[in-house]
Amino acid sequence: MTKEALKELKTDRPDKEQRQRVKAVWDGIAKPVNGLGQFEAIVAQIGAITGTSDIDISKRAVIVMCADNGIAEEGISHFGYEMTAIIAGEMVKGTASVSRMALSARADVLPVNIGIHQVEEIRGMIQQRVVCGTKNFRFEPAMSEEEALRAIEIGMETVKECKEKGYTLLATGELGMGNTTTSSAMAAALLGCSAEEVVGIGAGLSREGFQRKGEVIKEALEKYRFKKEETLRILETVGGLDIAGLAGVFIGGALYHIPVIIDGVISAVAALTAERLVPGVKEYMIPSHLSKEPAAKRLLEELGLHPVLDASLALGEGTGAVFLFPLLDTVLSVYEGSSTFDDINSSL
Ligand SMILES: O=C(O)c1ccc[n+]([C@@H]2O[C@H](COP(=O)([O-])O)[C@@H](O)[C@H]2O)c1
Ligand SMILES: Cc1cc2nc[nH]c2cc1C
Repeated sequence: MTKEALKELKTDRPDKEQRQRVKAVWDGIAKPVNGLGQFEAIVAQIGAITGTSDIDISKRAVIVMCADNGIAEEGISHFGYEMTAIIAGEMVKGTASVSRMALSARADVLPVNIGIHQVEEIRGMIQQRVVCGTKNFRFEPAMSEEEALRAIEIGMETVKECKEKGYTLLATGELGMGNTTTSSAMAAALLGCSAEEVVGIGAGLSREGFQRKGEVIKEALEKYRFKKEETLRILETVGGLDIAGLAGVFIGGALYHIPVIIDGVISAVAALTAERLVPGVKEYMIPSHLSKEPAAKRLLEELGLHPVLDASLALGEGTGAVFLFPLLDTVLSVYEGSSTFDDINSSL
């Protein structure tokens, strides 16, 4: 995909009439108006996106974009490249955290190798590798523009395939050592804030590691001197293939009318990237939780989205987003089977 083609992409607005229809169903149910709060609005949003008030989220999946980051060579992560390949292997075996959660939530896991460092193929993954990990942004941009655009396109294509297979609800997830550094650096650049305001401990860091991580981000912001609106340049310079792929998933959600649930900080930065690249895409996003990483709150606020869970999650892989599936199932059992005020009145 070219930069020009990306700029040309347009999204429709979700269907207002269907949103009203879902709201009318909620208001007819014998319960306090808006008693299920934000969950009622999410169901109405799903109706507006999918174009029906008969909500069916039984076929759902979490798309997990897996990639390595050259910046991991700078001691900003407690773990190295090998851990990305190991956990990706667990994901296909069904023993990673997200796999267990998805099994319990009756969701499919679609792990995409969009840029794992290990050359040897991990069987069972969707093979879409752009390169074997990005470059170290301390010295040079992480990716070329072409690589970033290709990763975005892979995300969009993955959603298109999901649409063809009948999925009606998707969640985002990712895996890749060092990706809380790429995400924090991108968040600082996109939001125009300092490294100190966005840096967190990621998958666990010593005091020295945390300090080093802050310095690496600060140094990059000084080196590359981004303007907030240079979205693609920020993505290719300090971002990652996982973030680019997820930005493509959010854009795909809007193009193919599938709601996409946002997971943690990496997904949140991808969500803001997508909205800046293709304005309007955020109407198709559903926030799930507030990651423990400090950048997450700022990113979701910038998008105007309010997460429903605040449980200090910091796992990644899409786990926080998968938590929403069973919650929505519970909410839908109320939507579908509750007594209405009409039922009650007619039995009086
Ligand atoms: O989703 C989050 O908010 C989140 C917060 C902390 C850590 N992670 C996961 O941990 C890995 C990145 O941690 P790090 O310290 O290597 O940057 C990556 O595989 C993420 O899935 C994810
Ligand atoms: C073990 C481990 C599992 C993960 N899952 C997502 N990110 C991760 C990082 C680590 C270190």
